[in-house]
Amino acid sequence: MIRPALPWVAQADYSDIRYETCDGIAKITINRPERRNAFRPETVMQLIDAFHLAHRDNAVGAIILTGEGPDAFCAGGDQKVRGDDGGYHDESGTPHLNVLDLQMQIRRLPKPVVAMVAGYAIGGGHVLHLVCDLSIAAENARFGQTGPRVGSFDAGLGAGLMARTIGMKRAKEIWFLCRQYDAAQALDWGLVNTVVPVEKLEEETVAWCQEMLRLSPMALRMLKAGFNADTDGLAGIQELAGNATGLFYMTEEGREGRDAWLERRPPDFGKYRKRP
Ligand SMILES: CC(C)(COP(=O)(O)OP(=O)(O)OC[C@H]1O[C@@H](n2cnc3c(N)ncnc32)[C@H](O)[C@@H]1OP(=O)(O)O)[C@@H](O)C(=O)NCCC(=O)NCCSC(=O)CCC(=O)c1ccccc1C(=O)O
Repeated sequence: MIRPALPWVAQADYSDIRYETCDGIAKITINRPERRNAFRPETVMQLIDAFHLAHRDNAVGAIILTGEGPDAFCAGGDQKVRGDDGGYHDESGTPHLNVLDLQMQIRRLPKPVVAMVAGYAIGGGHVLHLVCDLSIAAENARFGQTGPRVGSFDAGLGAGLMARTIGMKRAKEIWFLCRQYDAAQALDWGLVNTVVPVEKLEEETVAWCQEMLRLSPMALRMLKAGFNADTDGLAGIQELAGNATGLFYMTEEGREGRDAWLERRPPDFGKYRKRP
C-alpha cells in the first residue's frame, strides 16, 4: 500500500486521471489500474490539461506524476485501442500519437516534475518517467522498454534522452533487448534518484518536493531550462532565453526601454553599467 502523505484536494473531474493539490504540490495520477495505467488518447489529453492547470497555478511549485496503485506507474500506450491507421483510437475512432506533446510539455514546464514510480514503468510509461526531472522509485518498481517486441519504438526522447541519462550502451541494451530492470539496477544506472519501500513512496516524494519548495523558484526554473536546452535544440534555447527575457523585464534597465517608448522620449541606457 502506498500511504498518502498529504490531505490532497481534488481540483478537477477527469475520467482517466486525478488532479489534486496540497500545500504547493500538485499530484497527477493516471487512474487506469485495470490496464496497469496504460494511456489511451483521452488519458493523454487529460494529462496535458492537468499539467496545464499545474503550470498556470501560482500556488503550485512542484508536480508529482504517478500511477494509481502499487502495481504500475504506467504500462505505456494502451495496445487494446491501437488501430491499424497510425495511432491509438479515441472514443470517436480518431487515431492519435499524442504522448510526444505530453513529453515536451513536461520538459518545458518551468516547475520541477517528479515521477513517483511503484510497479511497472514500461514502454511509453518508462519514457514518461524518463522525461520527468526526478524519479523516486518504490522497491517493487520495474523498468523497461517493449517497443521492438510489440511493434513500436520511441526514437526521439525515448532513445536520445535515455542515452544522455544513462549512457549509450545501456540505452541501447534497454531498447534492443526489451528486458526488465528492478529498482536497484535502475538506481545503479542513474535512471532513478532514490529507492524506498513502497509504503513510504509518497512520503519520500512529498519530502523531496517540499525541499524544492523551500528553494528559489526562479533558480530552479532557470536550471531546468538549462539542463534541457541542448537536448531540445533551438526550442530548448528558446525556453531558456524566454526566462532570461522575463528576468530582464524585471530590471530597471529593461523597464527604461518600455518607459521611454511610453513617454515618447529617447531611452537613456547610458546610466547602466557595461558589466564585465
Ligand atoms: C506491464 C506488464 C509487464 C504487467 O504485467 P502483469 O502485472 O502480469 O499484468 P498483466 O496481466 O499483463 O496486465 C494487467 C491488465 O492490464 C492490461 N494491460 C497491461 N498493459 C497494457 C497496455 N499497454 N495496453 C493495454 N492493456 C494493458 C492487461 O491486458 C491486463 O488486462 P486484461 O483485462 O487481463 O487483459 C504487462 O502488462 C505488459 O507487458 N504490458 C504491455 C506493456 C507494453 O508493451 N506497452 C506498450 C509499449 S509501446 C508504447 O507504449 C507506445 C508509446 C507511444 O505511445 C508512442 C511511442 C512513440 C511515438 C509516439 C507514441 C504515442 O504518442 O503514442
